[in-house]
Amino acid sequence: MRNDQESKRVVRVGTRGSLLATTQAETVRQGLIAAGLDAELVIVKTAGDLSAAPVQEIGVGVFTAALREALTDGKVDVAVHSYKDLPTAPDERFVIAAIPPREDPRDALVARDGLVLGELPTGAKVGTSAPRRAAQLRALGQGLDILPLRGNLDTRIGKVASGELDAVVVARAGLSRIGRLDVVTESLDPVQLLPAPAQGALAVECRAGDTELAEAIGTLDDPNTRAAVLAERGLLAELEAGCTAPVGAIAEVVESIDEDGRVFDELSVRGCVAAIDGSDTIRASIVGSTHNAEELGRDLARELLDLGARDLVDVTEPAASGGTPHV
Ligand SMILES: NCc1[nH]cc(CCC(=O)O)c1CC(=O)O
Repeated sequence: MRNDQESKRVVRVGTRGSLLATTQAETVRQGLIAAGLDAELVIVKTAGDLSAAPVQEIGVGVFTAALREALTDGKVDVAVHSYKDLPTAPDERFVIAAIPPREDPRDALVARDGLVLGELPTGAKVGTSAPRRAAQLRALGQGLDILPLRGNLDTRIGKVASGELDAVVVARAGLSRIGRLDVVTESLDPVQLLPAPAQGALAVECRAGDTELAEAIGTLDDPNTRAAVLAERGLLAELEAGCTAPVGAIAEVVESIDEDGRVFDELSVRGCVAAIDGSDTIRASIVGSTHNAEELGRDLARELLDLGARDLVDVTEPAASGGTPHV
């Protein structure tokens, strides 16, 4: 694509090819255009798109590594990731120049006959591949039969329509972005099912040296989302060092009132670590300043470790490219 003004740079926005990914990337492209830039989408195939194996087997970063490679190679200028798919280890080659306002981070139940979670009978077949979801669903003690599930969102919800499964659990944000909230029979309360750290949020990345572009992308940043995501990811990073069991987390900016009646913002964080067989779930929460979000998340993680998270054993196989994906 060429612009009439020869000098105007066309920013290439890299994305995976799924409907979910391109829809997400398109919102970023529109945001960049609103910020006065010219931008086009570039589809990048990732290992996660080429393989139908469980994410635990193909490893952390399957959805994001190829996008990051395209960024380093100069094939794209911006990479739009689902934040929760990014490995927690910082990568100095890139900056997350914007974390746009997040979607509702909750998990969603898509069940036959309009059923909600509590109405699913013993032995109901529920599809999900995320160890985090499986562990928390088992912990409910309803006797649900948790079965593996992969593929794009359409494929997954199709298994309920076809009668193969009684229900599936997926990220509500994903359904929202592809315009399929109509199939949701219940948005699951975090008290029952804590979402993945950073679920529903995007990471808009560019090369670390691309300062001008980073500044332009920065106009898409939402400080409250950034604070929440940094806390959730701080919690995850700290837990990864000390335990291998699945992790759920949600952080929210809440209004508080000080002694003089002044209203101020605080960050409320809830987290859990769950045994994959559903035998135990450790939960804790913390409230603190929005200005030190990552450290607040790490504090909560240390509390979870002290409460016994260290001893919860994850029975899933270690991933090929390192670590258990907490998605
Ligand atoms: N694990 C894959 C993945 N990565 C991001 C989303 C959905 C969108 C989001 O959470 O931001 C999904 C699908 C899902 O978990 O159901």
